[in-house]
Amino acid sequence: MYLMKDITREGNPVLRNQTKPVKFPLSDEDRELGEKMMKYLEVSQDPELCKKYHLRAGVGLAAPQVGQSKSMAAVLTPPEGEDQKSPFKAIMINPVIISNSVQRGALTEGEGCLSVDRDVPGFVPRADRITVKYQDLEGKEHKIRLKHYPAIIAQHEIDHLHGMLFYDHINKNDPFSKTEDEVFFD
Ligand SMILES: O=C(O)C[C@@H](Cc1ccccc1)[C@H](O)SCc1ccccc1
Ligand code: NI
Repeated sequence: MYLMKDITREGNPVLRNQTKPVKFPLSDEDRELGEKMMKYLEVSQDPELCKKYHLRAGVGLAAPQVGQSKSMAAVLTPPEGEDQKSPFKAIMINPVIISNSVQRGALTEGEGCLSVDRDVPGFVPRADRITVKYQDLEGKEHKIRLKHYPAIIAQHEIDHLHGMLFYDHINKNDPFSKTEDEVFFD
């Protein structure tokens, strides 16, 4: 099971590399990688286990964050909140965003990252709705539409697969700048 010591932190070049596509049929190593990343999210969202293993709660984890420069990420939206309607749980292999809404969105409290041990204040403008294509552990193709919070998480994780970190998107001159067509939500 991954612990915080296994999470790569900013400064480690693996976080800035473009990841390589994952081949199918999955090797045992790649299957285990996906399962372990999802396991981290599940354990980190259980208050007892999170404390017991000294984890930082996470709703997403990308392979570069555990030192693997492979195109794979796990997403697990927390059960509470308005996501109740559309909880999203997926190990996304070779994910590609195939369409973005013009409408932009951002979390009012900004974003954080398990690989960034500091607060970086500012809005992280992203597409409010996206269509993502990815393969699951069996290699089956999925094409899903995400909006609001799950869309933010998926974009944050897919960014990791392209060597991007959330603060790359923050406006340097005015971190909290709002343009008229953006929606902000908690
Ligand atoms: O570092 C990661 O990729 C995991 C991030 C993903 C994320 C952060 C902010 C906004 C969208 C996605 C962690 O989930 S940061 C910790 C966290 C935990 C619960 C809710 C929000 C953020
Ligand atoms: Ni991150």
